[in-house]
Amino acid sequence: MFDWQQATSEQRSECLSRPAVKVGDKVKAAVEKIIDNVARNGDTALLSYAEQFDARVSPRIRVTGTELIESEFALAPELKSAIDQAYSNIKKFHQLQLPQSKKIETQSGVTCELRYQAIEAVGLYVPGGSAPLPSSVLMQGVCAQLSGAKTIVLATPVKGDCQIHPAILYAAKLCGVTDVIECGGAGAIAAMALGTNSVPKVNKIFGPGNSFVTMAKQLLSQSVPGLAIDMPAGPSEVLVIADKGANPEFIAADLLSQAEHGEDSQVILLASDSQLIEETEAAIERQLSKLSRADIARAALKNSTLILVESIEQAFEISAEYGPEHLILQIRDAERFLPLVKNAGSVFVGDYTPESAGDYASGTNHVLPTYGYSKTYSSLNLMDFYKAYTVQSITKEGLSKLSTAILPLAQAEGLDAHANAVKVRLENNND
Ligand SMILES: NC(=O)c1ccc[n+]([C@@H]2O[C@H](COP(=O)([O-])OP(=O)(O)OC[C@H]3O[C@@H](n4cnc5c(N)ncnc54)[C@H](O)[C@@H]3O)[C@@H](O)[C@H]2O)c1
Ligand SMILES: N[C@H](CO)Cc1c[nH]c[nH+]1
Ligand SMILES: [Zn+2]
Repeated sequence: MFDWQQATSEQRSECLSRPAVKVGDKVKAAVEKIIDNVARNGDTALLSYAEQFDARVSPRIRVTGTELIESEFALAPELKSAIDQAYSNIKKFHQLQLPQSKKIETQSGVTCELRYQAIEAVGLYVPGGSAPLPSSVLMQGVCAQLSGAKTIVLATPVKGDCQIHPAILYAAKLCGVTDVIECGGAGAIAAMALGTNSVPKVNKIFGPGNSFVTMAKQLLSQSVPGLAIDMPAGPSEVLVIADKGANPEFIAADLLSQAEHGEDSQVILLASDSQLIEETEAAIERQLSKLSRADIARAALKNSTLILVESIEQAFEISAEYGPEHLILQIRDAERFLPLVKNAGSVFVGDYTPESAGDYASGTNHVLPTYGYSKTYSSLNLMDFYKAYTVQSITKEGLSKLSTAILPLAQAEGLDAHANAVKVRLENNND
């Protein structure tokens, strides 16, 4: 147990530091090499990384259309209907976000409009290093489909001699994915950013991934003209704020649900009651022993801390400073505390709202900013698949009235040609 009140400021920042950030420079050097190789050798580089990092026995790049169509028949009926149920809820929530153009006459004869255009070609990354994640296909695929993107490329790694999981393919088919690429990591991101013989070049790359994937997205968005990315969505994080009345079994289960993602996941508890922390520690041990991914979760717990705070209000201040990907509030009358949430990718309110609900099926998106980027980035939403642009139209009378603002401003800026573009029109008597 870490006692916040007793700790020095160095101890406080060390206990909230993220493991993935500490190895940043090494990852950057490795990713730069991979990007360079894909830029020079395209598909050949991709295939060699599939062998090197994913131990692919006979690597290939593209999945065939027939495999996509037939995926449904390779799925157990309960898994197929689970995907259908999740797809329906995610679609309902994201349909709500469909953008609507807005138009206003700012002054007589001057009309301004905000319109939205879908991004034409999008690349969706679905992590697969340690587990296939069909839920991540739905989270991104539903948005791409609703936006009407023409090209939807999905890249995911496959390990060893396994087949790509039919649940990934079925989810991709539901979402209208146009190209499925069976490669992962920084190589796959570079392929979608730059294009290769087998991988279409896209305008924007989405999706979570490990440190290599996240670094590749960041580096490529800085070097490839016109390429955008959604956000830095790296190793999973959860922060739970709990009061005396919380159930330690629920807290332990929520912490372990994210610890099992990867060794670099980070899970944090801020609780105002020391007995609750002790009971949670015991519950973690009990639950860990029954988990199939106990080793991964145990490693992640080494980066994680159970923190005793003075008050729930202090917990919210610490949480805002950390900026978690997920914030779970196991507090009595938890809604009341929502105004104290300053930075969080997604918030789960009350004892019966586990993060797993949002990870899979409630409807919200699970692609979320990590590394503290919830201070500035949003949860993935439909708007990320559009760009907004403005349109204006002005009548001659409108321009005349507007000239009292344009002309003095152009003069003050010393830009005569700007002023002239107004004057020639107002002086024109030919219509
Ligand atoms: N933030 C979110 O919204 C969100 C959602 C789902 C998952 N996640 C996170 O995504 C991550 C998924 O990671 P993963 O590893 O399971 O899958 P991944 O698909 O992101 O990474 C696997 C790939 O990493 C590359 N790689 C592995 N070792 C490498 C090395 N030494 N050098 C260069 N490249 C290497 C390989 O190309 C491999 O295919 C987890 O950390 C999980 O917590 C985040
Ligand atoms: N918790 C992950 C985001 O950090 C998303 C996920 C996918 N599958 C299960 N969980
Ligand atoms: Zn999860």
